[in-house]
Amino acid sequence: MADPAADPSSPASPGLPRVRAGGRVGQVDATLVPRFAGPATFATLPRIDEVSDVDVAVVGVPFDAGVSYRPGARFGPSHVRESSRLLRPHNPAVDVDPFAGQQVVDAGDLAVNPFDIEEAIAAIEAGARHLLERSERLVTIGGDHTIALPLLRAMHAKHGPVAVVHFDAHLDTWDTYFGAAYTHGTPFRRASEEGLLDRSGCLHVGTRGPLYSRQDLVDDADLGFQIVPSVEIDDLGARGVVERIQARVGERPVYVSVDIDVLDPAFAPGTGTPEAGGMTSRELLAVLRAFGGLNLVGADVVEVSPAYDHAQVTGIAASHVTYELLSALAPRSAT
Ligand SMILES: N=C(N)NCCCC(=O)O
Ligand SMILES: [Zn+2]
Ligand SMILES: [Zn+2]
Repeated sequence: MADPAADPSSPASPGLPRVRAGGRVGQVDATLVPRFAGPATFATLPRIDEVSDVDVAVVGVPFDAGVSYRPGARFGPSHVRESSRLLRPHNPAVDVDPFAGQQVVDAGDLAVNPFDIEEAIAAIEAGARHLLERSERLVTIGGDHTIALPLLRAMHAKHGPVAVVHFDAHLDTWDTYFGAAYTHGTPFRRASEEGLLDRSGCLHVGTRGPLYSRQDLVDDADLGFQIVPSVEIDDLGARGVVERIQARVGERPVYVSVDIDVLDPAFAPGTGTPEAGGMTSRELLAVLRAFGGLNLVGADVVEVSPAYDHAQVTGIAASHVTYELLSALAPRSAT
């Protein structure tokens, strides 16, 4: 099938020159079109309807009805996209061109009900399953952490139980809030109860801050999680954290969930439930750069709340996290 993005006269591609490498349609060429012009897709990549074959779809889920404190993560997808305009085609840290060895596209946003959490969860699962029919891999930009549950349901439908590497200040294995079972503090408890997780392969990285009680940790371990708490990261360093992750997940299919509040509020102020004492963005990016060696099946980056952001600090961190995840998904040989 002819590639509509290859035809500058196509209405789907009104003459924008794009980087083309490895047979893939890449970013709008920022040497020819100012990067502050052009489409507001992630990294100015083509939309899903502009290409015929897709390997990885970046999709937004603008949903924040599950939050327990500051709202606003519904604006996360557009903010992260807007903060991703400066990303360039080559990632020297891992020597990968993430948009050349695989066709990466922006699949837009899933339009889900902002008033009915259970209906939204069902729609997110259906939307993810639908996209997975076209795209082997999904990288989702949230949205609050509630969305990880339907995304894990879709992953499970395709891959069976997955190992979860969960970067977060919070456990998110709590039970209910105000009697509500589906919130941003509960997705991994629900996922574990539903059998979506490989309980022998999950871990949290970067957790910190006060809990409700000591029992939270007992429950969390029973649900299948090991923990690399934030306080251990100074001693372990990025390399030690990676070793802990590799030892836990092995060859299993791995889903990576990055709550941007894993970063210290100094590096990610724009989030709903900030906790002092978190990772630096340099540490998080360094850990993610080892993920090319894992069997990654999908990922999300959640909890960016732009109203609390300043100078796109959080948006830029989230866009670089997404870029490293896309680099980790890229086939190494094609670079
Ligand atoms: N998933 C995030 N970001 N936060 C969960 C916090 C749950 C609580 O209010 O205890
Ligand atoms: Zn969190
Ligand atoms: Zn979370």
